[in-house]
Amino acid sequence: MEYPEFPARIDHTVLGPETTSSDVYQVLDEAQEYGMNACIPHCYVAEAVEYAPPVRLVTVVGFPHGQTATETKVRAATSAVASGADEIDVVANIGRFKHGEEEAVLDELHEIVAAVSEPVKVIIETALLTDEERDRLSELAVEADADYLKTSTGFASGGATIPDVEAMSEYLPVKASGGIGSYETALEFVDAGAERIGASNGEKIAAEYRESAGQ
Ligand SMILES: O=C[C@H](O)COP(=O)(O)O
Repeated sequence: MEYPEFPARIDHTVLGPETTSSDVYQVLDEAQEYGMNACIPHCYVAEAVEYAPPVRLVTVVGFPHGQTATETKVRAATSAVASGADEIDVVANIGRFKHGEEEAVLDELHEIVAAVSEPVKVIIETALLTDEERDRLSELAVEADADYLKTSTGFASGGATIPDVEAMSEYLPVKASGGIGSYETALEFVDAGAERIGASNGEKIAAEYRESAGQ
């Protein structure tokens, strides 16, 4: 299937612990060139707004393990939005979820969603979940009024899979992420139901899309 403006689905990402402002400026340049969004560390959001005002900015909260305290996640989300973030990707507390503390997980997600008016994507780290856990955590994200589900941080043992995206897209719009390295693969995930793609290889994906579209 053809998807016009495919690059607008891509959150071109740089999130490693060694990320510098130069790395962020390069991602912003590439995002602006191809019409992608940029997913960058929280500390660089304000600089990014100054450097590339047109680029839609995504940042992460509780990343990559999801085990910062709830009040810290809430404060980080509100702070990131105040600095200029347009979307928040928050990692759910997977440890609490696996321990059966569903009310705590739900309350935390709901508090974060309620604290900002910008879209919130809940990262559930599918590589760490059974299919049943994936579906139940997706349900909790729906109950928390989240806007999207996101498969992976890119920092776990595995990333997005087609069956995960197909299942998760029954609950909420999905951002597929983690190990997506080509337009061909990104297209497979969009065909499977993903609304968005998160990738460190965003520029490569967007360039391959342009080539395939004869642009
Ligand atoms: O969306 C965020 C992920 O970190 C991207 O994963 P990746 O680095 O495997 O492309």
